[in-house]
Amino acid sequence: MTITITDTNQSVSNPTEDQRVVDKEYILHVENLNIYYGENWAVHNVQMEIEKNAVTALIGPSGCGKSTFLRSINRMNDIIPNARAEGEILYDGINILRDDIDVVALRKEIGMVFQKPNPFPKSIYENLTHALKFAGIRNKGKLDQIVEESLRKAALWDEVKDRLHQSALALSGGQQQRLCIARTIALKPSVLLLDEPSSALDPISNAKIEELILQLKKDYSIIIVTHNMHQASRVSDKTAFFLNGDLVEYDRTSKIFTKPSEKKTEQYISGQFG
Ligand SMILES: Nc1ncnc2c1ncn2[C@@H]1O[C@H](COP(=O)(O)OP(=O)(O)OP(=O)(O)O)[C@@H](O)[C@H]1O
Repeated sequence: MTITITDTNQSVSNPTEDQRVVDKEYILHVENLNIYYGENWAVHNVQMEIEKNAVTALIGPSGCGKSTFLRSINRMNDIIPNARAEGEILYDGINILRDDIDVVALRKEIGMVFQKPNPFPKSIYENLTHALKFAGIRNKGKLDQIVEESLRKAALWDEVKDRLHQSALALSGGQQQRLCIARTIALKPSVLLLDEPSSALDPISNAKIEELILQLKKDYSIIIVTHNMHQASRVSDKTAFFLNGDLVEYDRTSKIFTKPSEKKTEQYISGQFG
């Protein structure tokens, strides 16, 4: 899959410029990223590299800019009228903040799952095939194969294989969220952005989502926003602590939770504020 750039027909897999950094270890390089909502400076000059096939957790108190940062990675802030991002987010060597990026193609490569499960009011099967058909895949055998593969990867196949043509809305909240993950996976992304994916779920569904995240990192690079410190420490390899729009500290999760370098990080993870 490629991100076609409208003016030049340039693709992310074969970039001709901005090829400063394409390496094996990192999937994204964020440089001097600033995000504004009108006059409100929500994310301040963030510099960060996101590892491939790892889970990166974004933590911090409410309003610190975690979701704003996450949404900028697949240009979801574009739909907010007064939002503006400056700086660079390099994916495969291309700055995805450029005006000429095809954001629809980008969002297939960098998929997003939201806090509240949001399946379409259609069958389980159609939830998975809707975007695929839109992308031109019509062959029933191929669609069936992608549906099964995606549901298996999302650890949902065994629970739904006998009711693929029933409404997705009849699934439990936890199953709906795994369906949303399967729907994103069906488009064969490289990066999964998860915005508090299990905060609306019961503890058992939460545990299943966490188990799933650990399995998925073999195939995807995952960035997760979470308010749950235990969740961040259980599922992530690296953790970024945001405060008032600043990236205060970014390190191995084990270090952040045992021996953070910054006083503010220590105060936050020990529950002294936020
Ligand atoms: N759609 C929006 N329009 C205007 N300002 C916004 C919008 N979304 C967020 N903001 C502002 O941007 C700043 C960062 O908000 P953001 O939602 O990114 O924080 P957060 O850390 O994800 O918070 P939470 O944990 O509560 O979801 C806040 O000042 C917030 O008011």
